This record gives sequence, C-alpha cells and structure tokens, in this order.
Amino acid sequence: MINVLINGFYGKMGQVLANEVKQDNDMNLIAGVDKNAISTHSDSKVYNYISDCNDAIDVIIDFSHPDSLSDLLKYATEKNIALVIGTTGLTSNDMDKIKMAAEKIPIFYSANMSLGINVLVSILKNITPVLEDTFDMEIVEKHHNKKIDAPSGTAYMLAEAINSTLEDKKDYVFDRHVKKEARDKNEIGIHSIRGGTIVGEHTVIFAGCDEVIEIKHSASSKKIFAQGAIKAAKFIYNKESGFYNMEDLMKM
Ligand SMILES: NC(=O)C1=CN([C@@H]2O[C@H](COP(=O)(O)OP(=O)(O)OC[C@H]3O[C@@H](n4cnc5c(N)ncnc54)[C@H](OP(=O)(O)O)[C@@H]3O)[C@@H](O)[C@H]2O)C=CC1
Ligand SMILES: O=C(O)C1=N[C@H](C(=O)O)C[C@H](O)C1
Repeated sequence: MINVLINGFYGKMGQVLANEVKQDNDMNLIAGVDKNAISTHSDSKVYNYISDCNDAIDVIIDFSHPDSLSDLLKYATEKNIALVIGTTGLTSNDMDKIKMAAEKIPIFYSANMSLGINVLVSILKNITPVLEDTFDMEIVEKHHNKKIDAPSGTAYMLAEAINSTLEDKKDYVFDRHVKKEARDKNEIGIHSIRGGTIVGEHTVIFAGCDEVIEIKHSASSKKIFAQGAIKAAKFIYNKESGFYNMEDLMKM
C-alpha cells in the first residue's frame, strides 16, 4: 500500500482526490493538510500545518496554493518523501526551488494532470515547426469563477510546448487590448475567461491566411486531474530523486 498525504485537503481538488484515493486498492489516505483544518469536518485526519504530521507517508499530493510551497518542500526534503505537485500560479523562482528540492527527493510536477492535455502538448510539438512561418498562434483558456490565477498553468504549459520547438522564442501577450501596431508575428496571445463552473477548457488556435486550425481540450470533471495525480504518485513514490513530469509518465 502507498501511504498518501493530501496538501490542500479541503479544496475542490483536495476533496475529489481524497475520494479517488479512498477508492484505490493500492493507496491508503493517511491524512490531509489545510490551512483552516477543523478536525470534525471530515472522517480523515487533517492538520493545520504540514510540520504537525508525524505519520509514515510515502507520497504527498499537493493541490493547494503557492503560499504553501516553502513548507511543503522543507517537510518533504527533511523527511525524504516523494512529492506530486499540481498547484499552479507558481513563479519561475518557485519552479527553481522545486527543481533544487528535486536534487534530494523525487518530485513530479504538472500544471495539468489529464492525459488529453498532455497528448495536446505532443501534437503542438509536432505541428508547430510546420506552421510557424505563416500561422499566428493564440491560446484561449476558460475556467470557473473561483480560480485565483490567470492565465492558467496549462496555458503556460501549452505556450512553452510551442516555444520549445522554435529557435526564435515567441513572447507571451496576455488578454490583448486594441493597440496601434499590427499584431507582432513573434508573439503568442494568451486569453483568459472566468465564469460559472467551467472545469477547464484550452483551445490553441493556429490562424493562417484563409485557413484556421483549432485544437481544443475540454475537461468535464475534476476526476481526470485526480486520477492523473494518482498515476503520478504511483509512478514516483519509489523513484530516485529527480524532477519528473507527464512526458516521463507517458513514456512508460
Ligand atoms: N495540475 C492539475 O491538473 C490541476 C491543478 N489545479 C490547481 O490546484 C490548485 C488548487 O485548486 P482548487 O482545489 O480548485 O483550489 P481551492 O481553492 O478549492 O483549494 C485549495 C485549498 O488549499 C488551501 N490552502 C491555501 N493555502 C494553503 C496552505 N498554505 N497550506 C495548505 N492549504 C492551503 C485552501 O484553503 P482556503 O480556501 O482557506 O484558502 C483550499 O482549501 C490551484 O492552483 C489549481 O490551479 C487544479 C486542478 C487541476
Ligand atoms: O484551477 C483549476 O481548476 C485548474 N487549474 C489548472 C491550470 O491552471 O491549468 C488545470 C486545470 O485546467 C484546472
């Protein structure tokens, strides 16, 4: 059995994940951590601070808030516990800290744990070199009205997938407003929409002369992210230290 701790336990993802972990025969939900822990709130043990947890844990799965990152990395590295991180809105400095911690423990990071988005990443890497000279590239992401970061972590991940194939990297332009100059060829536009309960939609638009290609991924339930995180946890809990992502998991 793999012993799991969930960071961000009372959150939308934390609760969906707890449910999925409980139904998984290989996993044992040991406890949760949330900044407003109320012991009577659920049938699971929940701590206010990760440092309060002295249980034997094999893997921590984190869907919380960037503010919890320092405590999370300190705890996991000190106790030598594998980490799966799905939290978005992280800065490049945060990502550097994650990569430094990954020199000591195995860490899996993905801004989107669904299989579909990660297939979309490989499609983008294949088609961008063919289209880059003549097509403009725009990304539109839509999420629920409770989401606190914009653009989504996935939108950045898709833009990075496009850029990874290009020698001349494109700049990112967010929520483009009308400006005097024409659209610069050397940019990727990223547009964020927030409303209702939209789980997550990402569309990549390649707009050429007299033709348009649109590739869209729609999530209709948060379960796909939770199930992806469980696969990631099973993949890394007994791995060597290192920084892992969905590409490593999909290669298996
Ligand atoms: N990688 C992926 O596939 C996916 C990633 N996400 C990302 O996961 C994160 C969580 O999403 P979601 O569940 O919708 O958000 P929620 O706001 O519903 O949940 C986050 C939870 O973490 C708690 N929290 C805040 N700060 C801390 C802290 N310092 N320590 C521990 N817990 C803390 C929040 O408490 P409080 O409400 O009191 O602030 C809340 O209970 C987001 O960054 C989101 O973008 C979401 C879906 C899929
Ligand atoms: O906050 C969410 O809900 C989601 N966040 C992730 C992101 O920022 O890309 C992944 C998914 O789209 C849902």
